[in-house]
Amino acid sequence: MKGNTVNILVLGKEGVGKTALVVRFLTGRFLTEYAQCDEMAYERSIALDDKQVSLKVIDVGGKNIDKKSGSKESLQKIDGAVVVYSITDRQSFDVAESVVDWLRKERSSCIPIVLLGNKSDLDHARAVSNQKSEDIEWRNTGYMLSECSASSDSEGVTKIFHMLVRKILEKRDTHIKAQRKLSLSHAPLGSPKLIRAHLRRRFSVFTRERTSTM
Ligand SMILES: Nc1nc2c(ncn2[C@@H]2O[C@H](COP(=O)(O)OP(=O)(O)OP(=O)(O)O)[C@@H](O)[C@H]2O)c(=O)[nH]1
Repeated sequence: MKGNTVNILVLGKEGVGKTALVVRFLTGRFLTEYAQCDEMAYERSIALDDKQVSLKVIDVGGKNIDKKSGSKESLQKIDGAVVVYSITDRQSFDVAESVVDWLRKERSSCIPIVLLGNKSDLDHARAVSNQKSEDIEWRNTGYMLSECSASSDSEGVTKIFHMLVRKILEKRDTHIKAQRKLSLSHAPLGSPKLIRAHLRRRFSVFTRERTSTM
C-alpha cells in the first residue's frame, strides 16, 4: 500500500519555470539559474494537515516535452501532475494544453492535474489571459487552473502544491474505501471477513447506545 507517499510530475515547455517552482516549494528559495537536466527527482517529507507525507517531485526538462519519452516510464507511477506554462508565452500555454490531453490519454485513471501559469509577476508582459478564478477549485474532470509566481509568491506556490497533495490523498482515500466495500460485498456469506465486519458494526451501535444513556 502506498500510504502517504505521493509522486508528482512537473511538466511544461522549456524555460517556463518548472525548476524554479519546485525549488521554491521545497526550499522556499528562488534561484535564477539552474543546470539544465533531462529529468530531476526531488524527495522530501512534508507535514500537511497533521499528516506526514513523503513527496517525490519529478521535474521533466522542457527539452523532453515533445518526445515525452523521459516521462513515459514515470507516468504510470505518478499520482498527480503540475503542467506549467508562462503567462508571458502564449505558445507555452498551447504546449501545456496538449500535455494535459496527453496525460489524460496515457493514464487510464484520472489523476489530478494543475494547469499552472507561472511568472504572474510579469503581468505587464502577459500573453495569456488570466486563468485564475478567485476561488480556486477543482473542476469536474479533476483539474484545476491557477497562476503564481515562483519568483515573488512563495506562499501561493506552496498553496498550489498543497492543494494537489490534498486532492491526491482524498482520491486515494475514496478509492480505498470503495475497494473495501467491494471486497466485502464479494465475501461469501458466513466468511470470517463478513462476520468480522458485521460484529464491528454491531459493536459500534452497542457502544453508541451505552454512551447515549450515560
Ligand atoms: N520573472 C520570473 N522569472 C521566472 C519565474 N520562474 C522562473 N523564472 C525564470 O525563468 C527562467 C527559466 O526558469 P527554469 O526554472 O529554469 O525553467 P524550466 O521550465 O525548469 O526550464 P527547463 O529546465 O529548460 O525546461 C529562469 O531564468 C528563471 O529565473 C517567475 O515566477 N518570474
